[in-house]
This record gives sequence, structure tokens and C-alpha cells, in this order.
Amino acid sequence: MSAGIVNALLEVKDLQVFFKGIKTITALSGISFSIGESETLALVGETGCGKSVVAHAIMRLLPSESRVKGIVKFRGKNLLELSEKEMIEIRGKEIGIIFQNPSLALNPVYSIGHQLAEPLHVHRKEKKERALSMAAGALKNMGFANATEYVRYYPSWCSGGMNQRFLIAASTMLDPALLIADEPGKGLDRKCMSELETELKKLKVEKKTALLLISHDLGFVKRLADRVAVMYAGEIVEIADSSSVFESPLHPYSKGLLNSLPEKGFIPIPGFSPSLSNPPSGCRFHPRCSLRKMHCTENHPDLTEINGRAVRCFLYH
Ligand SMILES: Nc1ncnc2c1ncn2[C@@H]1O[C@H](COP(=O)(O)OP(=O)(O)OP(=O)(O)O)[C@@H](O)[C@H]1O
Repeated sequence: MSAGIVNALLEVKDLQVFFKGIKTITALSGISFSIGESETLALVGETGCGKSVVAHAIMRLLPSESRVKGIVKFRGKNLLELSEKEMIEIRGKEIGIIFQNPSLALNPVYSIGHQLAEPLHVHRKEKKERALSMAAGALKNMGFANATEYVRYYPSWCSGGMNQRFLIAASTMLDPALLIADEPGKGLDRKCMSELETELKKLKVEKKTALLLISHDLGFVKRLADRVAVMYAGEIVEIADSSSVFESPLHPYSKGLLNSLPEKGFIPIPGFSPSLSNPPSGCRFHPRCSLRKMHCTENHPDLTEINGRAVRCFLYH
């Protein structure tokens, strides 16, 4: 089954997120997927489709004006039912997160070494000096030749690429079983992207870290992901092995997304993503779909299993 796997490390079932305001925004309308140990699942889709909300909902980092429904099971525990104290234990220790912007995620007033050593000191009760030397060791493992120097650096002394790698080191100091990386390559140049890719691959092979990868860079996703979930307007419209999605996408939206790749000629999908406070009736993609039938304008398709993958489109029902 593509949407779910046996013995999943993380199992997300029917996740719904609403933001209250003048109009209620239904950011997620029933997202389900699972991730196995050392597996990389990528979430892809146009801006505003809800990828970051998935990451924040899993980590329970959404603002208080949001309402979350569904199940987020990690190692058998529903994270949505845990106390904040239990969640603090899970964050960083068992699930690491890399946010979009390293300069905001790293604290400018603490040295890199301090920020890497802190989780070891707090969660593993390591003495400060030992935690610092372990931090230097982690940087050395990441290929920083003069790691003992870097632990004394402050984020503002370093490039965006270096800070992003420090952030990965910080979020993996406690060897989390799952890493959530939300646009980890945003703003990085090609060299830094390639270093980031190497780092994430190393974590998978050497530490068996599972990865929930959120990225607009489909080339990056293709090289890293085992499975890919394509999101549109708060829903998963297709989920399958990476090679199936990239080589034979089924959903018209997945096809459109891949056609916007440079090697496919940058063909944009016509129209715009719908508002999540008032999505179209029927299939949410129908106003932009060249294959739509009358049926698609009135009925909402389910995510249907087909040959070991799942797709939300009447063409395959
Ligand atoms: N705190 C919030 N209050 C109200 N609406 C929100 C909030 N956070 C997110 N949203 C809405 O939820 C929807 C999904 O946002 P999200 O950031 O998850 O999109 P995304 O797919 O990650 O986009 P991008 O690729 O640009 O990061 C958007 O319509 C956004 O406006």
C-alpha cells in the first residue's frame, strides 16, 4: 500500500487543520500517510498547499488559533494527545526539525557550539565541556575540518549554507529517529545544496534516520525520496514510490507539476491554486484540469489505491 506501510515509525491519519479568522481556512482536509524507519517521504506541491502546516501539526507547533483533528502516531503514541511536557521530550530528542530559514532558527546570541551542545546537556545530562567536545565531533563528522574552531563561531559569522549544516547538526545531536526538513535548501547555492544532500543521505545510511522532506526543488526530491506525496489545496492527490511519481505520474496535477521542471520545458500549470477558505466544489483541481468531465465539477474524488499507489482522480476510479 502506498499511503501506509507496515510497522510505520510515523503514521498520520486523517489530519485536519483549521485556522479561525474572518473566514475559516481549512489548511488540511484529511491528510494520511506513514513513514517507515530510514525511509524518506517527500511532500511536494505548489506554494500554500499545506506542506508546512503538515510539519508544524506533527510537531504541535501551530499557533493557538488553529484547530487540529486526526491522529499523528509516532512509535505508537498519538502526539496530538500528549502533554506539552511530553512533546518537549519528543521534539529534538526523537523528532528533529529543520526549518526553512537557518538564520531565524539559530539563536544569534549563542555560539554554534553552545547550540549544538545544549540538547546533550539538557536531555542527556552531559557535562558542558563534554557536550561541547561532542558538538565538535559532530561537526567533524559532517566534514568541517577545523570543527574545534567552528564551535566558537556565532551564526552571523557564517554563510547561510554553513548555518544550514549547523542546523542539521543541531537537530540530529540526539540521533532522532525522524527528521522533518521544511525547505532545507531554501536560499542555498548549488554547492551548499549538494553538501546538504550528502548530509541527508549520510543520516539515512549511517543513522537510519527517517526523513519527511518538504521541498519545491523536484530534482532534489527525486534524488532523495523513497516515496513522494503530491499535495494540492490541503489534500494528497497522489502518493507513490518516487520512481513511479517521476516516471509515470497519474494525477493530472502531478503531471503538470513535473512539466514545470526545466528539463520538461518549464510548462506552467494554467490558473492559480484555490483559496483554502473557499475551495472549488467537486475535485479541487477541476478548474485547472484539461481532462475534467462534468462529473469532476460536482463530485469530490477519494484517494484510491491502484497498483500499489494511490491517486485522487476519477480517471482511475
Ligand atoms: N497561522 C496561520 N494562520 C492562518 N492561515 C495560515 C497560517 N499558517 C498557514 N496558513 C495557511 O495555510 C495554508 C497552507 O500554508 P503552508 O505554509 O502550509 O503552505 P506550503 O505548502 O508550505 O507553502 P510554501 O511552499 O510556500 O511554504 C496557506 O493558505 C496559509 O495561508
